Amino acid sequence: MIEVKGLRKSFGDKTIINGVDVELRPGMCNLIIGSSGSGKSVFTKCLVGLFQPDSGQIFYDRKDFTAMTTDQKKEVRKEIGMLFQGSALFSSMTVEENVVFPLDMFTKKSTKEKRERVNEVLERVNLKGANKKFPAELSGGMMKRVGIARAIVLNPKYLFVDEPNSGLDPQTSGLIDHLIKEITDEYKITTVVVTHDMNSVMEIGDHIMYLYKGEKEWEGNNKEIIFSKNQRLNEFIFASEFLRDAKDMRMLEETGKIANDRNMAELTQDDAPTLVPPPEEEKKEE
Ligand SMILES: Nc1ncnc2c1ncn2[C@@H]1O[C@H](COP(=O)(O)OP(=O)(O)OP(=O)(O)O)[C@@H](O)[C@H]1O
Repeated sequence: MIEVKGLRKSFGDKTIINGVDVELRPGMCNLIIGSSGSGKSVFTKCLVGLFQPDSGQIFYDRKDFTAMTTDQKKEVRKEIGMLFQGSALFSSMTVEENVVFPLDMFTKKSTKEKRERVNEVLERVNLKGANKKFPAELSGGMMKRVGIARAIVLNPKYLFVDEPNSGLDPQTSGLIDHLIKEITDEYKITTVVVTHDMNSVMEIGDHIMYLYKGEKEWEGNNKEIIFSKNQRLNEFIFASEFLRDAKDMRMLEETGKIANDRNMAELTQDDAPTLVPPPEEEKKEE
């Protein structure tokens, strides 16, 4: 488990993270969401030690990361896999060389053991046989998968992924989301994903924290999020027309007016206005 207490981070006189407390659930996909500039990346970078917070504590399995020496932090970092924006693959290295890199850095495995491990993770991300390709020869989705393979090659306890879907089409985004979820479940990793992609939120959001101007505004899961009464969160999530429709459908299902098979025939014209409140009415209830 990763536990964050009173985390603060400023740059100059600008406060970016303003006292965040949160527990990131073990063995689950924890999503950090929020609009651009809300502090998602800064928060995550504090968690992995790329930024030094001004105050607050970060506990990895109850051990205070913020109070650790550099060497102790290195030990924790060995247990963290990271995939930051743009995949960050070394363009002059083959897929295999990219993936073996953490093994070279952090282990004393033999060449044979390393090759076996690289093949194992490449197979896990459905890139069997892509060992000798260079990043320039890969599609965006394949590059992400290489990034994921590299992030899990050391069998991490924690996995941090920043905007896994940036630059990908919706279908490929879905595949990457599923891969992240499968890997999280299979290896019981505590995964932290930074995203503004609402499809990802709905698909893999076991636990979600919504950041607003550097503060935790809401937390919950993907079942709860579309029924939240938090106005700021609603403005953020229902910017997507699709989700507004999905919420209306769920409300109709819950009242039993339409079956789960989405048999719209059961919905009569008269039912619709009472079952689907217009957005203005919802706002008044806040
Ligand atoms: N190294 C830095 N020095 C100064 N300011 C920074 C630094 N890194 C981030 N910031 C500022 O912190 C604020 C939050 O940035 P951050 O990248 O965390 O936002 P975000 O929520 O991840 O946004 P996006 O979704 O656009 O990636 C921004 O105003 C940004 O300019």
